[in-house]
Amino acid sequence: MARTVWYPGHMEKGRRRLAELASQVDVFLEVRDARAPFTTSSPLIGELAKLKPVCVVLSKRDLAEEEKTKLWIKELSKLYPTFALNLRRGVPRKLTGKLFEICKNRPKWRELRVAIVGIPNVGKSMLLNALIGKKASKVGGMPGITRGVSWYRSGNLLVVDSPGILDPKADRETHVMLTWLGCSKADVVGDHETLALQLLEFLRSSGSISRLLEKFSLSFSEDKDVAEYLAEIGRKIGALVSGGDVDLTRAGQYLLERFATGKLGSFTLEMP
Ligand SMILES: Nc1nc2c(ncn2[C@@H]2O[C@H](COP(=O)(O)OP(=O)(O)OP(=O)(O)O)[C@@H](O)[C@H]2O)c(=O)[nH]1
Repeated sequence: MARTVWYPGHMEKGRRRLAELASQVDVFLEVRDARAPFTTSSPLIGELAKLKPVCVVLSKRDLAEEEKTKLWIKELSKLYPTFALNLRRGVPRKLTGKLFEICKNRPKWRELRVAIVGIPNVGKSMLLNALIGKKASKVGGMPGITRGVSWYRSGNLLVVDSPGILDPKADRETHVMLTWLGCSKADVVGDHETLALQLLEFLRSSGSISRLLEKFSLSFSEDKDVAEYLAEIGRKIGALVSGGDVDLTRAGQYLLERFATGKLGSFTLEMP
């Protein structure tokens, strides 16, 4: 789904619009990436939680390490009802059931109004589609309708989708991790080669680099520098420049794209 992103410079605007949304909905459904539920949390969720109940969906469960996902569910459930899902498989009835349960005091004469929030690329559109299903219709003429968002009605649900917001104050490390996950653009924090090297270094220090190297039929060795791995990956995929040297930009780009989309296996980047 094509969508505007409320980028850092528009944080104030984003904040105002979400506050406007809060007055129109019963519950916020926040989407985070199960591979990094802390780093991919919405920067405004603390503020929103003061206005309306929040329920969390950890998306991309299929791309995360299952044992760590269970720990995250346990931890986050202390704050908000939390579900970890592979959104490609849809959403379970118990998620909608939970939304109705936590909003049981809403006016009964109307539908349950849900706002989906989250940073870019975490799976908001997929969740929206899974929630409303094929029978949904786009709703126009909502009183006090918030600009830049679309409402969809399906049965007893009215769901609104909102643009992703990134935290302008987020540090470099956060942006780097968001890039690895495909939630931020590489050119915000560096070039593909550097970001790929940083990813390899991160995986080495967290002890999971071997699993990634195996995907390229490479083995881990203590005394090897990560730059050597990137070069080997470049050779394996045929990313070469004239003269036979490795095109490290292309190798980096390839690695980052495959990693973000889970094609190199399941990796969880942070613990609760
Ligand atoms: N494997 C897997 N991929 C998912 C899952 N959820 C979303 N994706 C993929 O992640 C990408 C982003 O999903 P979207 O639903 O477009 O994310 P979004 O938050 O709406 O993105 P923006 O519009 O940029 O804010 C798409 O390629 C989806 O197919 C999931 O649970 N598992």
